[in-house]
Amino acid sequence: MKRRDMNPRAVGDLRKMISPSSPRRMTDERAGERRVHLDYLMAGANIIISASYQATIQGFEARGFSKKESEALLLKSVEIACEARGIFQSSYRNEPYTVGADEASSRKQPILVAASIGSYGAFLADGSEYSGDYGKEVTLQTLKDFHRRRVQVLAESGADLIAFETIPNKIEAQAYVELLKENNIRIPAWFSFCSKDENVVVSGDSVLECTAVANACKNVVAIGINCTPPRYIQGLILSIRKVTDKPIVVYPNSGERYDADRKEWVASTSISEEDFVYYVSKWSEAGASLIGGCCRTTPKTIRAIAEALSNVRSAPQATSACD
Ligand code: MET
Ligand SMILES: [Zn+2]
Repeated sequence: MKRRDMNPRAVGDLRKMISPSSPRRMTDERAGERRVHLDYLMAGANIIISASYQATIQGFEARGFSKKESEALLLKSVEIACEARGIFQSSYRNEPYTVGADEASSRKQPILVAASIGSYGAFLADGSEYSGDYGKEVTLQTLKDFHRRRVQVLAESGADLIAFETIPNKIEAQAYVELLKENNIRIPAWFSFCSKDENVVVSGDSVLECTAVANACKNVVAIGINCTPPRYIQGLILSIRKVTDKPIVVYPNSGERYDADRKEWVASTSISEEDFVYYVSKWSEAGASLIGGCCRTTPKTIRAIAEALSNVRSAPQATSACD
C-alpha cells in the first residue's frame, strides 16, 4: 500500500440489483455495474471499491431475501469488481488512455479491489452517516452486532482489502477494530472517516482520537478521510499524520452538501473539477499516498487526479511522502 496513486470511488449500490428482476435484467445490471468499474480503471484508477457500501444483510432481509441470498449478494458486489479488473487487465491495459508521462510506470502497480463497508448510518439511510448521531440506545455492542456478519462475509470475498468508509464517530471505529480482532480477520483494511472541519469527524469526535483508534489495529494499512469537502482535507492530513505513520488515504466529495430530508445533494457549496484537482498536489505534499474522489465525483475527476499526480511525480522538486 505504500504508493501514491489514484483511488476510485464505487458508484451506485446493490439496491439496483434487488428490484424485481428478470434473469435478463439481472444480467444487464451486472454488466452495467462492471462497466462503471471499468470506466474508473480506464480513467487511471488503481483501486476499485465494490458497490456494497449501503448493502447490508439486514437491509436485504427486510426486502425479503434469505440470509444466504443476502450474503451471496454481498459477495456478488466483489465478484463484479474482480470481473472488471480481469477484463481491464486482459483487454484494455495497453489502450491509449494515457493520463501522463508517468502512466506506464504507474500501471505497473497492481490493481486492487476493496470491499466497501458503510457505516450504520448508511444502512439507516437517514443522513446520520453525516452526523454520527445514532442516539443513546446505539452502543458499541449494537454496532458490533450490526456489522459482524458482513465483515466476516466480505473478509472471505476474495477482495484485497476492506474499505471501512465514511466512519462518522469514534465508537464505530472501535466496533470495527474489535470485530477484526475477535473474529481473527486477516484481510487488510483502511479506515476512512467523514469530517466536518479540519479537526473533528462529523459527530464532533476528535480526528486525532479517531486516528489513534484505527492506528492501534494491526489490520489497518491506511487511515484517512472520505466524503468530506476538499477544503478541509489538507488540514486533516496534517492532523492524521501527527498520530500515525501508516499511509494516508483521502477521497473527498465534490464539496456539495447532502440534504437528508430531501435525499439529494445541494450544489451551492460545490467546487469545480479544476479546483478539486488544484488541491491534489497539496494533499500529496501534506502526506497523502492514496487520492481519489467520493460522492459527486466522476471518472473525469479520477482522470484529472491521475494526471495531476503524474505531474507531481515527474516534477524535479517534488518530494514524495511514500516513495
Ligand atoms: N464508496 C461509497 C460510494 O461511492 C462511498 C459513499 S460515501 C457516502 O457509494
Ligand atoms: Zn461519498
